[in-house]
Amino acid sequence: MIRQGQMQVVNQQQIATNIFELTLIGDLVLDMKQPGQFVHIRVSDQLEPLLRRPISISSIDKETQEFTMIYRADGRGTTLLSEKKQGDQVDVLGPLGNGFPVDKVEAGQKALLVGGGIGVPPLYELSKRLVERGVQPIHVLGFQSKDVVFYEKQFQELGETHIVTADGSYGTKGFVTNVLETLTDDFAVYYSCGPTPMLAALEKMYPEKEGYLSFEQRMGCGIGACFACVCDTTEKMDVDYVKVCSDGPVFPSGVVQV
Ligand SMILES: Cc1cc2nc3c(=O)[nH]c(=O)nc-3n(C[C@H](O)[C@H](O)[C@H](O)COP(=O)(O)OP(=O)(O)OC[C@H]3O[C@@H](n4cnc5c(N)ncnc54)[C@H](O)[C@@H]3O)c2cc1C
Ligand code: FES
Repeated sequence: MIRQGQMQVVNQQQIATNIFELTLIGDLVLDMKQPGQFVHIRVSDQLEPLLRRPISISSIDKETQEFTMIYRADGRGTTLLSEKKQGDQVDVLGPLGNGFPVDKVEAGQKALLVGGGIGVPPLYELSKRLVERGVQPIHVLGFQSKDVVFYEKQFQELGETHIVTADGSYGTKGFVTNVLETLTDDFAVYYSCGPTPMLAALEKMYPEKEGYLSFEQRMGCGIGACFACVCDTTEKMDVDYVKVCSDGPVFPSGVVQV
């Protein structure tokens, strides 16, 4: 069920350059189901900025009714969000969208998880859920540079983890594909979230594999009413377009034009 409600800031901390980890508490957490779902956040009590900002759910704790997001404070909205302090209220709409299906891979099998930049956060809850099911995750995480790398240790605790930086300041130099070329493809399913060119490269690299891709399209309403997030589909779909907010943000590989 989608709900709108006030949630309280439990903790906010900077974990890398301009990257913040924000934990909120409230009973809306009880409705969060799939990894890869997102929330739509009002970053200010003022009229401006009017539009909410979509941020992925990075981890969920139903017992404490807390969830965590990781975001880059880049533009006006996310910078305002980064100024929230412990005890502040945040207006949250969610959980939104359809996330990653974890039941596509069986216990004992491997799953490949590929993230790029601010596409990495939803993969953390996904990886935790896969490990709970007895699946072996392999993480390949790409960042611009060493100063914006986050959650390396947390992912390592869950499974094999490769870090890539575009400038070579940490881990392997280049793009996630540079690491993927060196790995065997004995995984059952791949899951990915990040920039569209990265998603396109994965589809090209693994045409025969089952894959699930999460798209970070610009959004307005977040609930399927405004058409701001529409993407064209391929001939594999019997509709011409999908709305990323309500039909996605996760789609099987090959159905959205990349
Ligand atoms: C489903 C989904 C999940 C996301 N998860 C995360 C996450 O976990 N962590 C994170 O850091 N970012 C995430 N993003 C991207 C994040 O929403 C944008 O970076 C953010 O909205 C930018 O807002 P701003 O105020 O900083 O920038 P501004 O430039 O001030 O934003 C102006 C407008 O553009 C939109 N916008 C700008 N950049 C993006 C973008 N890349 N994607 C979508 N809308 C954009 C904003 O929503 C706003 O309406 C996600 C986006 C989507 C669609
Ligand atoms: S953001 Fe309004 S329809 Fe998707």
